[in-house]
Amino acid sequence: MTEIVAGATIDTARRTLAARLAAAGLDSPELDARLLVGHAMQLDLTGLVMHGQRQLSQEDAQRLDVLAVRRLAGEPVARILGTREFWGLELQLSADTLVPRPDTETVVELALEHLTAGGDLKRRLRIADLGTGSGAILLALLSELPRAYGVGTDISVAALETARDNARALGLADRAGFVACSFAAALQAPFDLIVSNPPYIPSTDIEDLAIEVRAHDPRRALDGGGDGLDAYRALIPQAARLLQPGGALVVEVGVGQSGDVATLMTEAGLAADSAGVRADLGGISRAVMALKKVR
Ligand SMILES: C[S@@+](CC[C@H](N)C(=O)[O-])C[C@H]1O[C@@H](n2cnc3c(N)ncnc32)[C@H](O)[C@@H]1O
Repeated sequence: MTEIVAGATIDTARRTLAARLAAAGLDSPELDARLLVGHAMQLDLTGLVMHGQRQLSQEDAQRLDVLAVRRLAGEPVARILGTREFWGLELQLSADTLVPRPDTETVVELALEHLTAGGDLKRRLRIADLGTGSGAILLALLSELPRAYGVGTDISVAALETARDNARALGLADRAGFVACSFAAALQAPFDLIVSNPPYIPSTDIEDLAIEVRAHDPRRALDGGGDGLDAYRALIPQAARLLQPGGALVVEVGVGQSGDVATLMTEAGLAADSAGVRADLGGISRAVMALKKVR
């Protein structure tokens, strides 16, 4: 049976949907099916197990079928659910925000390790997140740094609305501000830490990305210009001016970009070395850090 029908149990609906998603060649059919059935039935993963024998009503089956059709058309589960977990925080998404990726947690890790090594965790730090999107990196850092204040910038006013909502929902709004501008253009020094996951896909590569990305993430969250490095050329000199001596810039980079980005950092007068490059779980150099020199 490949149809999700009224009267089927939750367990059967989940297996049926997983089989449909697998037949369509999707990467994680079991997990996607659990999340979509849970969303349709308003149950978390534990609830799904506990109520596995509950039968679907006509409305339940129709609702789930609509979600299945969206997923089969290439819409990511996070977009369908409207939320994504990042650094253990549940973030709301909108059409104007990138879906935060697990790889981006590498930026958070590297920044926190730098602050920990400097004994800075309890200091009143000033942080900026350039191209904040849903607020993912900034809010993850503020959740770990109880005395830190942060500002997130974005060129998308709509994305900033979502970031603001996320800050409120997570109880971090009193330590987070959001500003519409191009990277750090409207910010004033000094900052102890500047982070960014800017758009870094070369323009001509975007059409080759998976449909989940090219059709559903906002183009301005992806497009890094001809060689993918346009955003770094803009934001690195800005960050170099705004950091206080000893302050750190930590950015996410795409595959093969860490060397070029480290060079841009050095050219902007920052101290970048190989110790400041961190790989993600897939072994790809994903986060690059440079420090403002202490004169
Ligand atoms: C790759 S997304 C990262 C979003 C979020 N920081 C994350 O890691 O999930 C890049 C973000 O940069 C924003 N952006 C693009 N160009 C920008 C610019 N010139 N100034 C500020 N933000 C920009 C996009 O709107 C998008 O939200």
